[in-house]
Amino acid sequence: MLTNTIEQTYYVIDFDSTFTQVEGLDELANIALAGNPNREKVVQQIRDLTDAAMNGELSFAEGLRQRISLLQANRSHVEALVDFLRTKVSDSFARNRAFLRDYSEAILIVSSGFKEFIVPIVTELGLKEENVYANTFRFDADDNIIGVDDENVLSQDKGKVKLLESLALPGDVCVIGDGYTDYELREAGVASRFYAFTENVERTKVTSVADHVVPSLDEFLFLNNLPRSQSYPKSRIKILLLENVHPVARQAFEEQGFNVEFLKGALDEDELIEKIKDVTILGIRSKTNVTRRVLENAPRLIAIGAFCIGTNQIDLKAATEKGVAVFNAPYSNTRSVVELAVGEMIMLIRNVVTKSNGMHEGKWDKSANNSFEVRGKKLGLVGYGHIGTQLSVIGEALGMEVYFYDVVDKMPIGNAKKLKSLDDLLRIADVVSMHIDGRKDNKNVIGKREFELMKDGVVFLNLARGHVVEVEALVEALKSGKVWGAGVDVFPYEPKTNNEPFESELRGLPNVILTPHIGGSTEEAQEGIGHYVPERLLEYINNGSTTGSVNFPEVQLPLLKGSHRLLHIHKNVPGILAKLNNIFAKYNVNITGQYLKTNEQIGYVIMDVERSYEDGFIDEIKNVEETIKFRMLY
Ligand SMILES: NC(=O)C1=CN([C@@H]2O[C@H](COP(=O)(O)OP(=O)(O)OC[C@H]3O[C@@H](n4cnc5c(N)ncnc54)[C@H](O)[C@@H]3O)[C@@H](O)[C@H]2O)C=CC1
Ligand SMILES: O=C(O)C(=O)COP(=O)(O)O
Repeated sequence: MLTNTIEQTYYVIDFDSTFTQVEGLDELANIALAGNPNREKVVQQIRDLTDAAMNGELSFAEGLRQRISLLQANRSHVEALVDFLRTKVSDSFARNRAFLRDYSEAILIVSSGFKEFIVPIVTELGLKEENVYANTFRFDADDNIIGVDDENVLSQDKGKVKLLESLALPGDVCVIGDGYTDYELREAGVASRFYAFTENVERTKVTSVADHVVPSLDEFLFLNNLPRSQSYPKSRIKILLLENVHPVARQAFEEQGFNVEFLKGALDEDELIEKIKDVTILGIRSKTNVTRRVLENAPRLIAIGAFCIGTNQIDLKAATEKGVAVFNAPYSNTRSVVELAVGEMIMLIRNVVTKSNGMHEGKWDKSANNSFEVRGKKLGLVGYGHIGTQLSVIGEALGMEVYFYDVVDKMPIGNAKKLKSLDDLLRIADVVSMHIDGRKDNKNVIGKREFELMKDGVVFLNLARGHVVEVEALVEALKSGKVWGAGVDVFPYEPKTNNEPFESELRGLPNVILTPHIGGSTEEAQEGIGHYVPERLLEYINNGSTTGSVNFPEVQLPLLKGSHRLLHIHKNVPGILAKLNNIFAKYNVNITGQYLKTNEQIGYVIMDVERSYEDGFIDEIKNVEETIKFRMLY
């Protein structure tokens, strides 16, 4: 029983779908009815009753009795339920154990669920058994559940209100819950504030009457200035994921409590400007252009994740100037591009595309004319980076002679031969395959002149970027027979979504394989990227590390323990570190770790400091003239 008589705040917390992610009774039915052919039907009936009661549409007491009679559960099922609930504690409750433990005197679990499964769960997280107010089951001699303790007010209508009235808590009471019965405490005047908790379920009928809607316990703790595991609640940090990135990416952010918006398509510049105003992290693939204008309208943006290899769609210079770190997935789809290139090369050189198209029109053309093996042919790779080198290895394994040209001096793999110029490569290759990046200077690297240099009947592949090849010149070369066949995956303009039609002069030409920019679109690659990029972004958000960033100085930082970490991004001009150190000296702040890395445009200083410092210290750091962005983690 509560003995505290000093005026204080009490936190009344609901259990089902608030403390845990699920409804205990629904899950108990699931367990008890395992193997029963009617399980799904009965569990659904129970869920409907729970929902109706939580929405205030059904008398609570009546709903509870109906649910118990449908359950057919016994004591061993309750034990199995407790094991299951241990894995279903709401993420934000699990993260804030310290608050639960340190405020355990003031926290009451008030639930119309059952003590038999609530007490073991909440006491393991530091709460007090005597502060759990809930129903209890009635069991028969064989341990079957046959009912509830009818004397308990919580088994009755308005039970929570009656209970709180009887407790007459000597202080302010605020309620956190997901159900209408939690709101009723506020309505009845036994609580002063009601926080609708939406981490697990969101009921409009409940959120519409709440004083505050809190997507996590972190948000509640933040609003009430209580001790918490997150300096700034992640539910307030908006992450915008575009272009249908793999669902594991969304999950990675949601598990940590971030507020994620997920869109299937890309956005154009104006649409993105509208959306990005309150976005902290942006996730894109190859189709969303992040221009300087977009970045100028993104005051809260700290990082961009390109869920692909290419980053030419992002104005990297502007991003760096604005202190926005950019990450990509430099090799997660390399193999997928290579496999598609190999497949296309074989199909084209073997004349399969023409034959297959003919067959669809009823033409049987069994002949070896113009069908060749790739073995012994010369494969010319333009660009010898991750993709070029992989294709080099596989080309050689197929018995091809591999040649490459790269603007950077690259070590040949296996027997591949490095050529001094693009022209040399174009003159020698039977198959020319483009694997250069999409930087602006690479516009029209292959045009009329370059096609003319190629061998007659060459096979040409572009799975790099649309603008590196002049499409009109390719069309002309295909029509004249200079190019025998082509595989094209990328285009100067690509539809933003699958609903937009594809327009190109390449449509309808024979022996041309057209694919909708799917070089990297395999389940394996997308899932790999979906894990890889969020890991980099989360390391940056949570710890400040910039490993793998394409535009920031790379720093791998130790995990933050017990100190405050100040992250200061500034223009790279001489003397900033000295200015910062002067401020530390002035305020007598003890530095426990300091790291500085610079690139041409910016400096990135990370300072771990002891947690006690005077007001004004942080403001002075932020106000250093050359500051671009400042963040603090603890
Ligand atoms: N079709 C698709 O779905 C995909 C397309 N890509 C494209 O493929 C490109 C290459 O990818 P990675 O090999 O991973 O990149 P990478 O950066 O490892 O390799 C690119 C290579 O091209 C070289 N290079 C750049 N400009 C050149 C030029 N004008 N002439 C000769 N060499 C030049 C670079 O020095 C570098 O060695 C990406 O940038 C991306 O645009 C990547 C993945 C999927
Ligand atoms: O990885 C790249 O650079 C690609 O071109 C693949 O882009 P996507 O993720 O398919 O939009």
